[in-house]
Amino acid sequence: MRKAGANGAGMREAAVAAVAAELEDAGGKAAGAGAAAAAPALSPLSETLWRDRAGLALLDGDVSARLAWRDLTVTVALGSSGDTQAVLQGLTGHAEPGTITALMGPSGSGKSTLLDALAGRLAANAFLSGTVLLNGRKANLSFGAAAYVTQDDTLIGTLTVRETISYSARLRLPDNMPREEKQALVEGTIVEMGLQDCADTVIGNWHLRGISGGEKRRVSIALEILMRPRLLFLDEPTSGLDSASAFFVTQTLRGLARDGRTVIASVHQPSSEVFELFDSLYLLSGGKTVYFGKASEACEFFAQAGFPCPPLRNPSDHFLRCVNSDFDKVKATLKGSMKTKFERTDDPLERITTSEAMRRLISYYQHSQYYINAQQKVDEMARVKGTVLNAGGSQASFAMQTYTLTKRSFSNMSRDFGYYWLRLIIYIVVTICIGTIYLNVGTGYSSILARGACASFIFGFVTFMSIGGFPSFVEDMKVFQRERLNGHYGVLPFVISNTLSAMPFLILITFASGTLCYLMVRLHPGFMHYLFFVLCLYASVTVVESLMMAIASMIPNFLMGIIIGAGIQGIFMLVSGFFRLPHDIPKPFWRYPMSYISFHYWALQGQYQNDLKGLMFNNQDDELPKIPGDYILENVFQINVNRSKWLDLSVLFSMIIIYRLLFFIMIKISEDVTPWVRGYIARRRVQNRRQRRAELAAVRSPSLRGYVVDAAILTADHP
Ligand SMILES: Nc1ncnc2c1ncn2[C@@H]1O[C@H](COP(=O)(O)OP(=O)(O)OP(=O)(O)O)[C@@H](O)[C@H]1O
Repeated sequence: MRKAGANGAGMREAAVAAVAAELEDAGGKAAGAGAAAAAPALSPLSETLWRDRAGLALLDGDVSARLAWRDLTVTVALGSSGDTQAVLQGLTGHAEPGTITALMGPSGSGKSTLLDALAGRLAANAFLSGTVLLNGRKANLSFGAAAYVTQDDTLIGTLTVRETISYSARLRLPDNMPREEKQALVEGTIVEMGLQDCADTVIGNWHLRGISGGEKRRVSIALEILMRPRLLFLDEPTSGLDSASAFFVTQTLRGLARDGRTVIASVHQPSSEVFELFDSLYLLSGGKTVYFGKASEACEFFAQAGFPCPPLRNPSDHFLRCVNSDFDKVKATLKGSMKTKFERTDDPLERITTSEAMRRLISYYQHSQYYINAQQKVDEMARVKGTVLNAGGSQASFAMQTYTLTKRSFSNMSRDFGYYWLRLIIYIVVTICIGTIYLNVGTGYSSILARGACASFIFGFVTFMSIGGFPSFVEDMKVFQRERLNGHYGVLPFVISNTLSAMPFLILITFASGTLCYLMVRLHPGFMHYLFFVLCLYASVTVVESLMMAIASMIPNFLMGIIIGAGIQGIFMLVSGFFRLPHDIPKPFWRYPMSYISFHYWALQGQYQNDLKGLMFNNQDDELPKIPGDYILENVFQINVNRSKWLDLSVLFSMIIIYRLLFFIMIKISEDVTPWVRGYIARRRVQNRRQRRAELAAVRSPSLRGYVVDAAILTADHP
């Protein structure tokens, strides 16, 4: 592969050949029933790339992931009442290398919660008890130790499939890995996921038609298998796909599993063909185990429990039919409305309710050999202490992550029409409107107020329009959150790259519209005055962008974010010194500190000075002496002329840094502090609720006892 890397085509062919050999190998293993499970060796491609290149050469022995969980219980705190709900109750099971385990169950049965509990991604209000062991040791899977493919395909719509995977490779593979090898790994992954035909097609967004839903799913999986993780979690990888795409995706997952990986996927309603591809089945209902064992033996289990799968019925449909208590409600509704008659059949499910069937199946499982086998296997897995697999996440340096993210973000911004290009057009249009309204404003008496109003509109409303970028920021944040949770890169490279990639566009927008405005309105002549004006506009727009990014990191809902952003800017505008003169703004709160926090205030103060200082204005009457700009600044606009306008500009630039720092801090807070606080509040509420209940019980019990004693006395007195 190293030799083939010399030219692109040869490299791709080499990658294709390597993967083909790998898949052939996997196919061969799959052919021998259970052979892969017994011998979960890595294929040559994965072995070399994962072990040597992912910096794991020091690991000795088996690098496969054996996951076991015992008595896993998850309780969630509901709302502010302190009520709790047991979402998972005492689950025990295991997943082994070389196998694919399907988590199945009706909607709300706890599949995603089990997946999250195993992957260490539970919500802050969810409390876990029991043990999760990875290779016999307590698992620590947060931030990238295991790959997790979420239900939504949060991808960058403007990039092609190949670019998406290539950027991801550069973000995570070690810097010293030769470029050709990285590219070979990318091409190999494309082949492995069957994405060759759409490799150069864009993912697609609101204005770009892109790849299909099934292909998007496969791209999401490709991104996570790039680093050859030993453990792969997938939340509903086949949801929303047609049967052919679902079969393809599951077949690919089976191939990955046969390559020595441990694959666990929650699945909704698999077709019979898809179901046959699973090695193990974990069937849940109401958070309890209905069945855990080989998928191929599930039919036998159901038959033994008294619920045989009727001929011509898809086994997975039958299992789900037996454990979905919603069928009781549906039947009751249909019977009530006389819309249907239920004929007598041999199907036991027609004779008893589904809730009863569920109860019997759960009880049968708990006394079955399947349960005993699972317990024994978990005990055995807990005894064998294997390799510590916590080497997930990025192997790339900080500089490489920052560079790659900047490049990727810049490509996205330049290709997405809605990100900056649309804004550039709107800015130019609005600037032409301003330019024509204040055209050649001059130095007449009326132009004093016109200049003030023009500056106020530019630094108030024009900068406000930057809020339009918020939906794009929210999309960026979604991609960041997915990648961050999987440990693809750090927070700082993201913040820096976001700042750097936006810079050329903001310079273009503000300099183009600023120049147009300056020339049309004929603001104070002179290059330094022009430079100050456009720099001030650039700084103000960048501050708004930074503010909106900080909001997007906390509030990822674009409607709410826009409302909050607009509210904050409205307040800042109000204290900028135009709508109410600085000395007249009420001192407590509005002047100190609000007007000083408002970037509009600094921008206006600077621009007023930049525009008026040094000019002479006509008086009301032409015979009266001209009015110097300095006098107007001090007496009309209440500006401190002794403060340099450059100081105002430097405050604005400092604000950019402060808001970017705020953006970084907010991400860190929402990552580390918010879950902790939410968890703490949820725990306190649950504790308070329990305490209240205990107190109530203590108050009630004596009266009850008293009632019993009184009744006994009465009976004795009156036999
Ligand atoms: N953090 C949480 N807070 C409150 N309730 C939760 C939380 N997590 C899960 N639940 C509840 O637990 C139950 C199981 O949810 P889960 O998402 O695991 O089910 P599921 O089987 O994956 O469902 P679906 O197939 O519809 O995605 C649901 O009733 C859900 O509302």
